[in-house]
Amino acid sequence: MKSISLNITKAASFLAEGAVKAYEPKVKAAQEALENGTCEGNDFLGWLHLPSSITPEFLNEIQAVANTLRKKCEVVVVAGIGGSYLGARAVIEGLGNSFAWLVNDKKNPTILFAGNNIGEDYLFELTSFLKDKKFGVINISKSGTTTETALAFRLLKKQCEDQRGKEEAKDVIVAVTDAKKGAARTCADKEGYKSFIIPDNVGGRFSVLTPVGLLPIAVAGFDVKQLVAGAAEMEKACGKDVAFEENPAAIYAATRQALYTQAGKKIEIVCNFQPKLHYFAEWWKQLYGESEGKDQKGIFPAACDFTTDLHSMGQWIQEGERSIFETVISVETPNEKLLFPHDDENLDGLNFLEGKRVDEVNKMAELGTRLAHVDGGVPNILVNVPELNAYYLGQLIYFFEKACGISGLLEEVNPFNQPGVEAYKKNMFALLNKPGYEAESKAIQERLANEK
Ligand SMILES: O=P(O)(O)OC[C@H]1O[C@H](O)[C@H](O)[C@@H](O)[C@@H]1O
Repeated sequence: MKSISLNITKAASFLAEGAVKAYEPKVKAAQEALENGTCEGNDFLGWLHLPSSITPEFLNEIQAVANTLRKKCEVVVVAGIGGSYLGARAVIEGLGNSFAWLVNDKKNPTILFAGNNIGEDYLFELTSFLKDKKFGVINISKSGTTTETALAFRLLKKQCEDQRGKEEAKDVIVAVTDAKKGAARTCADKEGYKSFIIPDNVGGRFSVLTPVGLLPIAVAGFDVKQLVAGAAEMEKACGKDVAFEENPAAIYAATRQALYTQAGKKIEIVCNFQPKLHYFAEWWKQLYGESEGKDQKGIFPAACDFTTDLHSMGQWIQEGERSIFETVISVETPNEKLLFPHDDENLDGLNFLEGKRVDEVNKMAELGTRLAHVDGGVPNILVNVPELNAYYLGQLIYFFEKACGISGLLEEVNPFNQPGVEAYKKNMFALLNKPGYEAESKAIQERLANEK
């Protein structure tokens, strides 16, 4: 089996010689702190050896519940936000047909997502679409109390029960939540829903390899065993005893921190040349944004889909402020083959591409872009993925998770908390006069009155 691989040559050239290697002792210390559980946030290290600890029996249990949903539902709505949403969507879109919801060949249920926004039109349109559908719901929330998810779930639960009857609804509503706490747990236990537990020591953004990601991915028809096998392989490849130079997570973490602290590169743009990876970058953004953006520090995680965004963001990247670097996720071989046809008239002048694969053009666009951006002062890290399948996506997930843990510790923050996310929630609850927020409601109303 091949492996994903990392190439930092076009980033190291922006750094003093030996700058990446100089991180070796710090990376070693970070690896040991993760392994020994001596770092800050050490109650959230359950992801570290998660892939190798997942048993075939557990995956069979996930698959069995997934099969029930697959059998009984034409549509499955996955309700969740942040870490309870992005991993599943990243993998499902990464592996699925780009037009999955239009193909409708009945082989797989259509997967839709909800609970990741509070758009009234979105929820109206979703519930309208579901009116004549046999649908099920996976309600995912670690805390079990997240407003966006709870709101969507209340609507979906009622609709599912109205359409299928309470008894049948029980078979097609599944909860993935805390073992004991939170409204989602209380509801699942009271209604008798099948449920899966999100381990206490796995934070949301590190939870894609728990039932949070595994169940929706299995429902969508993808191979969770391969996903976990790939992640387990990467767990070995990024292990603490692997030599620094050979350890992709160590090198990636060290390179980005060197670019940040020594070359003034404050923004990292993850780029793909395969639109299917759009949500993978969204998952990556949460992973790195919530882990590193704190204590007034942190590389800002951004993402672009190329070549699409070369026609909108390309100008900025080529010639804007030189505070960025790029990490390109490059897929070596596409899954499908499409050749350019001959055209007698050649009005578009594209006959020089006759007989070539579309991907040949894409690869030249990719190489041309990397060279142009490097020439323009943008360091470039390359992550090569042999092909887009569950195994390599599993590798990619673990690689980025492990590098994130190391990188956060190099930055000297707690990579495993996200205290800043609470600020908007507090204001929203105060503004909505949520019971228990009386003092905050009063204070925020006074503040708004003074601002008028
Ligand atoms: O799984 P939940 O408890 O519903 O949380 C969903 C998400 O929202 C929170 O506000 C956090 O910022 C995220 O880290 C989390 O993944």
